[in-house]
Amino acid sequence: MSAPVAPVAVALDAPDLATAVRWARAVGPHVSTVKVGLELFLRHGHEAVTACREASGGRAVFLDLKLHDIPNTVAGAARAVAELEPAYLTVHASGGPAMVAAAAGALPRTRVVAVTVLTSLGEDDLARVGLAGPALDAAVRLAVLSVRAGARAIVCSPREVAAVRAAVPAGTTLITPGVRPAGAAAGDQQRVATPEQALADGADLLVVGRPLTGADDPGAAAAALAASLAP
Ligand SMILES: O=c1ccn([C@@H]2O[C@H](COP(=O)(O)O)[C@@H](O)[C@H]2O)c(=O)[nH]1
Repeated sequence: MSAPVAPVAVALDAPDLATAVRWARAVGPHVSTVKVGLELFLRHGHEAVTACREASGGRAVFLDLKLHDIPNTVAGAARAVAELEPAYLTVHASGGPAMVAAAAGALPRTRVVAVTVLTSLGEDDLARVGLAGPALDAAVRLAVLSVRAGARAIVCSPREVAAVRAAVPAGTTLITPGVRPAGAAAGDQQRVATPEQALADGADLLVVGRPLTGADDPGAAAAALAASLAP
């Protein structure tokens, strides 16, 4: 029987490409997706995507650039990464429906993912930046607006995923960072839950970074996570 592959995007937040490639090679057999974020992309550009995809054995690439600008600029940025054919590209939902629509229009072959409320923010932080109401309300509101504008996937915390699931059309991919296996350090994440809870509440894809990449053996850690989540 083949080893289970978990619905997990491993955040390859490495300071250099060699480390990211080593992680991608180790976790690739056990997860569906590898995530290239700002740190890696700003240092290594398009090569970060092609190298990590190849090292992972051709897994889906989640390009987490969290674009946030006027619609024309975001459309241009999306076109600039189109040749990489990422499975997912993130934009900030708070950029507004026109901005989300511009990204979706520019990248028809990619799932444009709207990031609702960063999982590192607690309720106090939200009040401080003037976002009224609980994170849950804001996440649902931003998710609905974004899907109407053309986003085919949503990032929210696992604490909000059940409410977002109930509010968006079937077929919308729900992605949750802020996932921490029991006992793992939360670090800078505030709105967290376990992988089991996130999946039970309706997440399609879990984003997990440091609990895997910070392990002595990221490959073994990813295999253990995949085994623990296998039906
Ligand atoms: O709300 C968000 C959106 C994106 N992220 C990204 O996910 C990973 C999480 O990494 P961990 O090491 O598991 O904390 C990271 O790349 C973030 O940029 C997020 O955490 N929250």
